[in-house]
Amino acid sequence: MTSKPIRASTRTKASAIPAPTTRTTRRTAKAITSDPEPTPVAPAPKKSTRKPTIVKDTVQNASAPPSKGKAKATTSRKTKQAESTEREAIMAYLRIRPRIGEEYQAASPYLTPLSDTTVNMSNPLDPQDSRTKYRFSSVPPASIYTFSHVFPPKTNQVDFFKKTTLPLVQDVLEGQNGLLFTYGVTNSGKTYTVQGGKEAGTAGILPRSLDVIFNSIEGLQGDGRYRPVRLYGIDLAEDADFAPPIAPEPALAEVLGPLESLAEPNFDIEPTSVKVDRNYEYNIWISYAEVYNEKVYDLLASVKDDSGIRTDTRKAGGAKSLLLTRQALPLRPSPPSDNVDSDTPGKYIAGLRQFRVQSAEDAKALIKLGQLHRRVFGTLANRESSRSHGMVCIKIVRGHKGERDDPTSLQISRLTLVDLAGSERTKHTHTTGDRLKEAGNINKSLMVLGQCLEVMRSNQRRVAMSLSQETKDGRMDTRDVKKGLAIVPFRHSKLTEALMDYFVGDGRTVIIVNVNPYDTGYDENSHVMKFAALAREVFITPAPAPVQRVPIVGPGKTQGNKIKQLGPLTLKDPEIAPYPYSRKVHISVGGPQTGKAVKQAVLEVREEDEPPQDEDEDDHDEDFPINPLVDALFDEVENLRLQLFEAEMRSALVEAETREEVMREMEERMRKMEEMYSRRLRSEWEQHELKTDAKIDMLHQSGLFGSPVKGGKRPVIEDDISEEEDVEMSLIESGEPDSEDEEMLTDASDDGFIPSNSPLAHKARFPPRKSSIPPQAIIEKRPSIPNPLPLPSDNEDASETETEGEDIVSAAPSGTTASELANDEGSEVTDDFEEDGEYAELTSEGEEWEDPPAAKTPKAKKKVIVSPSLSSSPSPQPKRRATKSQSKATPKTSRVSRLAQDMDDLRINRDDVANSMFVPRKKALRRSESSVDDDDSQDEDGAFELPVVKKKRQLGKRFIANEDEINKMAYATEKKAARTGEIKRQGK
Ligand SMILES: Nc1ncnc2c1ncn2[C@@H]1O[C@H](COP(=O)(O)OP(=O)(O)OP(=O)(O)O)[C@@H](O)[C@H]1O
Repeated sequence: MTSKPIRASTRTKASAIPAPTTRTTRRTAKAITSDPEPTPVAPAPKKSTRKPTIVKDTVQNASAPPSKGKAKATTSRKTKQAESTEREAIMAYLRIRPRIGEEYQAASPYLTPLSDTTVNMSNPLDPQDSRTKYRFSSVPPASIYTFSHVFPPKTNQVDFFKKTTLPLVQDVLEGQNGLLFTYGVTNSGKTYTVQGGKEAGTAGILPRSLDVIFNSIEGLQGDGRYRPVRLYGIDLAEDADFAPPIAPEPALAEVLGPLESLAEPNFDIEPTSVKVDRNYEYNIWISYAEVYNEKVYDLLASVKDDSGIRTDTRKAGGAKSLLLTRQALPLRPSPPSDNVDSDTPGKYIAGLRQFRVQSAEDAKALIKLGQLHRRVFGTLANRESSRSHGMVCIKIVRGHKGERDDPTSLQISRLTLVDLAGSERTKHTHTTGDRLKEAGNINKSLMVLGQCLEVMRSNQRRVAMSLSQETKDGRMDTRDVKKGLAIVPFRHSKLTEALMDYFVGDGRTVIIVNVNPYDTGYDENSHVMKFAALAREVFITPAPAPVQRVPIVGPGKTQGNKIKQLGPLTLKDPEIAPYPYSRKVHISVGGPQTGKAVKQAVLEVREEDEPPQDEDEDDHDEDFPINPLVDALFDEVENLRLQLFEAEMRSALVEAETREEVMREMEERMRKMEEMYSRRLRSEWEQHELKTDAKIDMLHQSGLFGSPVKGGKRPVIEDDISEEEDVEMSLIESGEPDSEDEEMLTDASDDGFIPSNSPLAHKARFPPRKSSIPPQAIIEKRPSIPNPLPLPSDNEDASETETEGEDIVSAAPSGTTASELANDEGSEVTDDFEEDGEYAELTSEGEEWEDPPAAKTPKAKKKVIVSPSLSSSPSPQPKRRATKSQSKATPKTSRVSRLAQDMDDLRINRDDVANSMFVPRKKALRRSESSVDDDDSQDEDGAFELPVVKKKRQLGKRFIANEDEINKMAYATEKKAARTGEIKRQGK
């Protein structure tokens, strides 16, 4: 065990901490005003055996009285520290990426900035839109999110840097720690934000930060005698710390040379500088690590090939093959001896190399090398996307000029910039194998990060609530509350484990949320926004970086605290790394597209596990003991959670695919149903046609139509029968036939019908029929027209045919009353005509039709205009021309009999009928009227126009035959009847 440092020594050094600047205080005050929670007032924390990591940021407060156990000497420092370390919310900035090039041309962005701090996110609801393909139903259609600031797409890199990162740079130069990380889905602009683009003026926040730091400390750089180690430790520098690997190993360069150029021109140099305390000397150290597949690697370690370049003869074209090995680095708890005044249970990456840089150019070159290594090891196989979390840490070691030789006066502050891997889900990328594992680990670390924030928030709320309650009750003991706080699961991901000290109050934290509002993953971006919203509700208590005060006893050693450097990172020790993870990356550059010769290489990457901890190595995690069982359970929970997550993703994918399949099947079935209905209706229509033909035939056969005229010449034939206007026998929908209806009829017969109950009925070109309405007949009486020609009657023929026809309503044979006919036909005689004195309705049951009540509307009735000449025949029957008032005066009981009487009056002489013409109703009426007005009703031959006989058949609400067809039928029937009559006559 390491001996504990003497705490009393802290008193004198505390004065070295700079007072917080006005700017910092202002920002803190602002953050406090926006804090919805009451500020907790609590005593200083006491060390517990297993300390919840939330303790510090929840209970530390300016008004907290010092605990009994603390040395009195620390009071002044604590108080001073507390003054500047009030709680403040994590800052969350939103950066909206602009649309680049031709991508998503048709799409509109789903993010609309409403103000400087709010943004509206609305779900693109168009189901045809590919962006909604994987939309989760749980995602709200529209939400408003609030950020510390919203940066619209046109924000340039300079403005963005100044508003988000420059304050952190100033903090770090003043001795405070800062963390900034970019969060977002793939292709949302994270790397662009951190590192920048290739054009001039597009340098990201990282190179700009380096510029500002070096601009600010110009002339104030120290000699770099001491180097930072671990989180807060100091050690004597070694020569190697000044000789960073500035280029890849020759072997690697040969393979990667064409791919990466480290000598890219440095377009942008940020001219800004901030004010620093000029009594200090500053030394800048840089490290670059990545978390890949839940392991931490050093990106600045020398990458050495184990076998040299060799030509792999198995590969076509003799591709070069290179085996690279690297070893994962462990995370170790920061020893309390490094930082006696801090309770922060932070962890450091053991073995991570740090290099001292003396200019911004050197620093940028180092970063570029790290980026190259990052690509080599993590992302070459997937050039499109960063698959690891990159962490650049800039450490500033500053010491007072007057205490150059006293390492205990040194203060270390850190600025860590993290470029997180894309948070896309595996279901989007359909990844498998290594990629699936990679994606799973990325998601795991991001999920744990979210969980940590969530737990911190709920812990803070609990503490705040209980404190406000206890303040009311007059008690000030939060021990019970603290015991009940949930443990923040930092240790369940390497990412959160490496950054945990920031979240528990070791510096300010800034989250930059990058969103591409044209991206296909609306739901993903929605999760990202929720993450940011959650982060804004977490409060941290940033503390100034502590001052190093442990005496150094020699290089690599401090008093009682051995610093152990790991061996070379390429070390292959089967005992240490029995199961190295290995993968191959095929690199191919050049080709016809680039106009360069094709170069191929196979890069084999071997990743070895972390070295086990030495037995004699101190475990400084005593403040944060690990119960193996609890830890195993945590891991198990995490594993299960990950599995659940993956399963959910898979099931979401399957669901989306199944939905698509079902949709396709449904569409196919609908199409078939449509065809079937169409066929069925067509055949129904044909059957009705046949039946109608048969009825007309029957009429003719019975002699009611087209029978030979007794005594020779037919009395009236108005025009040629083929003239369309003169003959109409059509099927109508509502008793008001017009040309439109006829057109529809033609269309319908051409295209087939779509039934009303078909789901595609709305696609029909005409409205579907509402119900099956049986044919109904209306006998409409027209004004009588005096017919000078006596029409002979043939009662014998009529009585012969009386029982033959089924639907003979318009032409009741003489001698048969209408009521009899109605009875014969199973018909029902209504007295509707009494209402207006114009109509007598005879509703007959159709052969195949049920008679629904709704069908009894006058509109749906078949009207047959009976020749008025019949009523004006020389028959002694009284003329049927009742007025409304007269009709109403008639007792109801006599209506039926009167109707029967009327029918007798209207009895159709079959010769009359045979000589009748079918003419359009309106035209006939016009002619009839004109014939009444003047005596021109006689045609050239001296024949009078016959009154109109108009029969209209109805099938539901549709036409099922066109006028031509009816004409043809009528014509054929008449011809046939005429022939039959002649034959009969000849027979006689
Ligand atoms: N604000 C911006 N202005 C112009 N171009 C941008 C902007 N943000 C991003 N881009 C461009 O968008 C593309 C994707 O950006 P970038 O590589 O930074 O995404 P990413 O989120 O880091 O992706 P990944 O997680 O896969 O690494 C790049 O071509 C980048 O240059």
